Amino acid sequence: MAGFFGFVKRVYQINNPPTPTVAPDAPPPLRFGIFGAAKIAPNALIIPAKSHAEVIVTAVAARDLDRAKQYAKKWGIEKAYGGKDAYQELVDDPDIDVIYNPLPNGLHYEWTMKALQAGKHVLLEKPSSNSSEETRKMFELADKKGVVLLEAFHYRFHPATQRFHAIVNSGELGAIKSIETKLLIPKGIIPDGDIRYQFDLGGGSLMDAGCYAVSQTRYVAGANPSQILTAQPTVDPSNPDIDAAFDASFAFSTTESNPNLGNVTASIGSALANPPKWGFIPKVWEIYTTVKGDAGEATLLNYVAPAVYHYIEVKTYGKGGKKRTEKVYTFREWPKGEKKGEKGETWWMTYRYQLEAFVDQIRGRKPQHWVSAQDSIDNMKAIEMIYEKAGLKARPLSTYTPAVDADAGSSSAAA
Ligand SMILES: NC(=O)C1=CN([C@@H]2O[C@H](COP(=O)(O)OP(=O)(O)OC[C@H]3O[C@@H](n4cnc5c(N)ncnc54)[C@H](OP(=O)(O)O)[C@@H]3O)[C@@H](O)[C@H]2O)C=CC1
Ligand SMILES: O=C1OC[C@@H](O)[C@H](O)[C@H]1O
Repeated sequence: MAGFFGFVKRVYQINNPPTPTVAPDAPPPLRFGIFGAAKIAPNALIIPAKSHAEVIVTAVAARDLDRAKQYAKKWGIEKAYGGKDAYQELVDDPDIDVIYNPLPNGLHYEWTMKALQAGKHVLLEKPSSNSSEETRKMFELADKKGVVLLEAFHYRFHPATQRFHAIVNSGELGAIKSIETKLLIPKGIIPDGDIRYQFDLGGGSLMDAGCYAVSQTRYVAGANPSQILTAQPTVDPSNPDIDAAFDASFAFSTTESNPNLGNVTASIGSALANPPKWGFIPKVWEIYTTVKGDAGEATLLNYVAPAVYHYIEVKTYGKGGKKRTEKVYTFREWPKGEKKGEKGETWWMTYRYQLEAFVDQIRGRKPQHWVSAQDSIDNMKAIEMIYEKAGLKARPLSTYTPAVDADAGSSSAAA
C-alpha cells in the first residue's frame, strides 16, 4: 500500500504486531532479561518480541524496585528485580537465556562481561563500549563461552540499508568520490542531564548518533578509515569533554580489491541538539547517507528508522541520465533475481529484522545479515581516532576487572 495510508498502516502494525502462530514442534522460546527499565527497550526488544514466536521477555532489572515493577506491569513482563543488586540477580537467574543490555555506554562492558561469564547470550546496545579494547575483550569472552554477542546496529538488518549498499556497490554510480552520512537530532528531544551528556557514562554525540554515521560509512565504503582528515566537535558549554555535535572527515587506503578507495572522502555529522534555523525555525531529524560517484549519486533517507519512512533516490549523470526512487520495506521488493533474504514484513522495524537474525544465530540457523565482532571493534577504533584527532579525551575505560578466567588477555581479535 503506497503513500500516506501505507505509512499509517505500517506505524499501526509496528506498534500492534500480530501474535505469531507457534508450531507444535517448536523449541521453547528464548527467555530474555533486560538490564534497566530503559527507554529504548520497548522499541528495540519488547514490541518486536511480540511477533517472534521464539522470544519471550521474562524479566527486567532496575536499580529501583518500584520502577522495575511498574515497568514489568506496563509491558507484561513476568519478573521484576530491583535494588542495588538487581542487575546481578538477573545475571544469576537460571531461567534467563539472553540478556538485552541497554545500559549507558560506559556500563556496557562491565555488565556484558558479567552476563557472558554467566553463559548468557547478549544483545548489546550501540556503541558496544567506551573503547575498542573493551569491545575486543567482550567478543573474545563470548567466543570462549560459546554464546552469541551482537552489537545492536539494527539499521544494518533492514532491507533498505542492504539495498542501498547493493546499489553503491553495483558500479551504477561509477567510481565513488564521496560518502556523506548524518544523524542530527533536533534540539528539544534529548533532555538536559541525559546519559548522552555524561562523560563518565560514555556520552557525546559521536558516541551516540555519530556511531551510526561512522558504522554506515564504513559499511558503504567496505573499509575502515586510514586517516582522519578533519575533526570538528562543538563542545557542550557546560562540559568541555562532551561533544554536543561533531563534524569529521576521513580517508581510506587503496586496497587490491578496490583500487579507487584512496580517492574516496567520507564526511560524517552527529548532533544531540541541532539548533533551530535562524534561532527560531525548529529543525527536523536529519538522517541520511549520500554517495557520489563520477557517473551518478544515491541518497538513502532515514537509514535509522526506515520502516517508518525512507526512500532511496538514485540519479545518473550526463546525457541520458535518469532519476529513480526505490522504497524497500521487505526483501520481496528487491529487484527480481537479486533477492538478499526472505523473511520480513513491511511493518518490521530494523529492530524486528535484527531480532530475527539474533535468534537465528543463537538457534544455529544462518541469519539474513550479521554484524561481526571485527566490525564492532573497528567501529570503536574509528570513533577513537576521531576523538583523538579532535583533541578530545577518550571516553573513560570501565573500572570493572573481570574474574581471571573471564579476561582472555590476548591481543588477537575475535572474528
Ligand atoms: N538502538 C537504538 O535505536 C537506541 C539505542 N540506544 C542505546 O541504548 C542505551 C540506553 O539508552 P536509553 O534507553 O535512551 O537510556 P536510558 O536513559 O533509558 O537509560 C537506560 C538505563 O540505564 C540505567 N542506568 C544504570 N546506571 C545509570 C546511571 N548511572 N545513570 C543513568 N542511567 C543508568 C537505568 O536503569 P534503571 O532503570 O536500573 O535505573 C536506565 O533505565 C544507550 O547505549 C544508547 O546508545 C538508545 C536509544 C536508541
Ligand atoms: O540509538 C539512537 O538512535 C537514535 C537517537 O535518537 C538516539 O539518541 C540514539 O541513542
